Amino acid sequence: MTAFRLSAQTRHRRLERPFRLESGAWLPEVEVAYRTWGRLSPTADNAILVCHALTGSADADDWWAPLFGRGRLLDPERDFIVCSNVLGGCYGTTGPTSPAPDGRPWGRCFPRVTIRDQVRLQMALIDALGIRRLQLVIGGSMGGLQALEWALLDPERVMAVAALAASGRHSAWCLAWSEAQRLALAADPRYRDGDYDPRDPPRAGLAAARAIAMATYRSPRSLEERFGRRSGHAVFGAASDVPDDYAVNGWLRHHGRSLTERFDANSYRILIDALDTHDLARGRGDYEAVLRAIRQPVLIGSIDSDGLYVPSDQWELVRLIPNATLLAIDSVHGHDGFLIDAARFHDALLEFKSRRNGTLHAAEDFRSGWDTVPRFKDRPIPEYQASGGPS
Ligand SMILES: CC(=O)SCCNC(=O)CCNC(=O)[C@H](O)C(C)(C)COP(=O)(O)OP(=O)(O)OC[C@H]1O[C@@H](n2cnc3c(N)ncnc32)[C@H](O)[C@@H]1OP(=O)(O)O
Ligand SMILES: N[C@@H](CCO)C(=O)O
Repeated sequence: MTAFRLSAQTRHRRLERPFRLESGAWLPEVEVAYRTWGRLSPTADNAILVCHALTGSADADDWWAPLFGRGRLLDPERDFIVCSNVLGGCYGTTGPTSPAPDGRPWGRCFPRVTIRDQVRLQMALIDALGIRRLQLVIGGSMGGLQALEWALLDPERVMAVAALAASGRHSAWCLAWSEAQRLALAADPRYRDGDYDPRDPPRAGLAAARAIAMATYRSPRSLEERFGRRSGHAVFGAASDVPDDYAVNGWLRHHGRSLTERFDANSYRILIDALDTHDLARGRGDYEAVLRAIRQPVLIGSIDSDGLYVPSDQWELVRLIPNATLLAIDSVHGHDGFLIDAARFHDALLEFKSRRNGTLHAAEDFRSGWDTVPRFKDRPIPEYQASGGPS
């Protein structure tokens, strides 16, 4: 049986009522695993919600360490920071590995969830914690999709949103990569459409799905610079005369194997399906009109080499959301740049947050803060409507 690790600081809260999903299905019992940093102010208005990505966890101070600390974006001395494990995942919040009403794990019977369902569960947690205002909801990748949903689902409570490496709806390109991963899972005979023995899970299928995903999370240049055509043995120092033992293959296999040690295949499938449901306009009307209705200040983070949530996804958001600002970084790391190059987003994110708090910054300071961040220097965006951001 795969062991899913939870950090010692993780706390748990059980919903008092059954939870209704967008599909109409009900989860009779729901538990949320979450972490907090700092203290909620007496006026309950200093909270920041961090939303994690696909295989992430509530340990935001681990995977986003460069954003945490005194004087930083996520400052436990000033802010009350919350991060919860996502609905459908396998790190403590209810998902396929949790007990169903019959006491056995839900497994393949766990109902499909949407990004909106995940956010509505986060909203229940934020209610339960007594938070009146969220100064900022921030996330990258799947967390970025959730952050954007927050802007629409709880406009009274959310003061500002930062979405990195995300989009307003899952593109055909993203849908295609999800399907490739589902096919990889399904090709493992152990998978049995999700009805597998938890003691003998479909490791090969999950590893193959992760390998496909990992290639989309990086960029051609990043893999070229790191591995080129070198052999795995050359990278690890030993001589190799096997011509096709490429280092990049070993790296992909490593990431596939690593995921099978920390993730459940049904959860993976549920979360990929949830990604594919992402469409800010679903059930709300015309896509452009829905984005134009977002009122909060929104920071849209973009990575020039992101081959999954491609930069044009973010340009579209900036073009349509009235109070949006683009924060674009040059990074070799592709989509995973929101993790590997998080530090490069930091100063502009801090600036954005500080402006919202109204505590800082003469105009010159504001400008110099932005100037340290590389933007789309050579690619002006038509109809760019950032308010108060770079122009
Ligand atoms: C926020 C979230 O939502 S997700 C949470 C964080 N994300 C993850 O944990 C996902 C899995 N991890 C990753 O994708 C990456 O490790 C990141 C994004 C966290 C960091 O990226 P990088 O620093 O570029 O790490 P990289 O992709 O090189 O992976 C390093 C691993 O590959 C291994 N590796 C590197 N080259 C090779 C090779 N040729 N053959 C085999 N293994 C290799 C290293 O030994 C190392 O192993 P370890 O992680 O077990 O220590
Ligand atoms: N590599 C990260 C980002 C994916 O969007 C993860 O596995 O969650």
